[in-house]
Amino acid sequence: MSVYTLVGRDELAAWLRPLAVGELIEHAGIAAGMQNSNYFVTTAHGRFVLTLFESIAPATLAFYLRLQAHLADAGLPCPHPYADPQGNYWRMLCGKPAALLSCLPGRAIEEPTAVHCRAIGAALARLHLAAAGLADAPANPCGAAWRQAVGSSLLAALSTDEAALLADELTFQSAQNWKALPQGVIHADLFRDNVLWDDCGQPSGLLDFYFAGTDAWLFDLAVVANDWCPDGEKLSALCGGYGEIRPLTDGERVAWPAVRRAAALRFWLLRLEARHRPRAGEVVTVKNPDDFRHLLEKFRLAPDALPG
Ligand SMILES: Nc1ncnc2c1ncn2[C@@H]1O[C@H](COP(=O)(O)OP(=O)(O)OP(=O)(O)O)[C@@H](O)[C@H]1O
Ligand SMILES: N[C@@H](CCO)C(=O)O
Repeated sequence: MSVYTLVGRDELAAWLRPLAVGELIEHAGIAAGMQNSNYFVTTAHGRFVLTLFESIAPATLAFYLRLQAHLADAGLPCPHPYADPQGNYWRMLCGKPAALLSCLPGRAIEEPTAVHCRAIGAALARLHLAAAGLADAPANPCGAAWRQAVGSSLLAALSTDEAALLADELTFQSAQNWKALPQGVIHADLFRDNVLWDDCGQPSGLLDFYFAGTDAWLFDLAVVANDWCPDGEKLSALCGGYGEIRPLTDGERVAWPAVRRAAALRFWLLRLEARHRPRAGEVVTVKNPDDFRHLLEKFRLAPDALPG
C-alpha cells in the first residue's frame, strides 16, 4: 500500500464541494499502488477514487486526465475525471495536485488465463487506436533517454555482477532505433494490478495512466507481455488479440526481442530506483526488482520471436 499524503476529512469535504458529488461520508486509503496516494471516497452520490499526484508536473497531469476522459468518452473502460465548474480536472489538496475519478467495477486477476490475455491484447490495441487522435501528447516520460539516465545513475549502487549486466544492456539499447516502428500514445504500465475484470471475463477497468506518453506501440505490448504472459500460449493469445484490432508489422516482428528487453529493463530500473532511493510515505509498497532482472537475463540468453 502507498499513501504518501494523509488527507483530513474537513479539507477533503471542502475540496469536494465544487464537484457537486454530494456530501462526504467516508474516505479510506487504497491498499495498492506505488506512485501516488489513492483513496476510495464515498459520498451521498456514490463511490469515487481520489488520487493525489506525488511527483507529476501540472502540464503532464493535465494530459493524463484529458487522456482518460478521451478514452472513456471513446467507450474504453477508463476512469473519467470529474471537472469543477471552470472545467478543471485537478486542483490542489493538502499541497498536492489531486483529481476525483469514477470508481470502476470489477476486480484484478493475479493469474490470468489465455482468454484474459487475448482480451487484454484487444483492449490494448483499442486503446492505442483511440488515443491516436489526441493532440499535444508528451513523449513517454520513461522512454529511451530515461532508461539511459536512470540506468547510468544506478550503476554505482549495484553489485559488480548487476552493474556489469546493466552497463551491457544500456550499451545494447543505446544502439536500437525505434523511429520506424508505429508510434502513438501508450499506457506504459498496463500490469495485471492495473486492470479490473467483470464477471463475464471482460476488462471493466483500465487504470493508472500516469506513465503514459508517446512511444512505440510495440513497447506497450512488450510491457504487457512481460507481466501477463509467463508462457507461449498466453503470449500467442495476447498478440493474437492485439493483432485482430491492429495487425503487427514486419518491422515490429524484427524489433520484438530488443523491445521486450527494453520493457524488462524499464521495470527493473523503476524498482531498483524505489529500492535505492526510497521516498518517505505513510505506507509505501516496494516491489522486487529481481523479477525483471531475471526476465532480462532470460531474454538476453534466448531472444523470443513474436508469435503469429
Ligand atoms: N478508478 C478506479 N476504480 C476502481 N479502483 C481503482 C481506481 N483507481 C484506482 N483503483 C484501485 O487503486 C489501486 C491503486 O491505483 P493505481 O494503480 O492507480 O495507483 P498507483 O499508486 O498510481 O499505482 P502503481 O504503483 O501501479 O503506479 C488499483 O490497483 C485499484 O485497485
Ligand atoms: N507496475 C510497476 C509499478 C509502477 O507503478 C511495477 O510493477 O513495478
